[in-house]
Amino acid sequence: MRLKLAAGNWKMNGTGGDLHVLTELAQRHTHPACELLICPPATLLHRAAQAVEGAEIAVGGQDCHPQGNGAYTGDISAQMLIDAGASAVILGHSERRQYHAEADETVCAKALAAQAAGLTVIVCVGESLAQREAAETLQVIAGQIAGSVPDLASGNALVIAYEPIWAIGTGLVPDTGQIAEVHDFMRTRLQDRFGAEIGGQIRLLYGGSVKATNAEEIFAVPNVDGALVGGASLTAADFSPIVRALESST
Ligand SMILES: O=C[C@H](O)COP(=O)(O)O
Repeated sequence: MRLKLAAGNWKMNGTGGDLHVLTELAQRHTHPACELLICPPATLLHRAAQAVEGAEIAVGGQDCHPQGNGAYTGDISAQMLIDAGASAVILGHSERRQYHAEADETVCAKALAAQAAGLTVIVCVGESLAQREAAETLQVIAGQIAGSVPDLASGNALVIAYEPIWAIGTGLVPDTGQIAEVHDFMRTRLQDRFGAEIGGQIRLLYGGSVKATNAEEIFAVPNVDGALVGGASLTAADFSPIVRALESST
């Protein structure tokens, strides 16, 4: 059985005054089949990890460098994330791919480093609106999975988040048939590559304008094992109903 995962990506939002969101979430959610993860900005990681120590909520980074250390000004290694208290990292988010020109090869190198350090890796994939309109969605997803996901010994520490770029922060959401098509396709590709067992262990999240109002129907889609949530993860009032919807889907 795959554990469900509700992951919040705070992106470049949040300072020390927002840490109460984590403690509120930790108080509200302790479902055994549903993991909760918040990825705050790197400046908050250590304090976030301390704030949720002993609670059923994990913290993660939003990026890491492929190297363990060295002359890479401004970058953060996977080991540093672990040192700060992280247990997971988001890699290849479309905002990294777009604003930092991250190609699949870079994402793959980062994922390898993160895996070697012992982090759970959340690799993001997703098509642009132009690619969807040109009927290239599955081809784009196949290429990103092939190029960004490293070889695996186990599927438990890998998560893939399908985030159509046109749905991120826009309020637009694919219909459940479109989500099902991509998630089923990803499952098949992963099982073809890694075998039924490992490919079946990898959790598949949906991300892009997930809200309390649409969470239940998204979580009812087969092969959707949870969500990667941006804007609606910034407050407990917005994120809790999404987490509850995921808990109810187990
Ligand atoms: O990583 C999260 C996604 O980019 C989704 O963001 P959003 O929920 O604000 O649309």
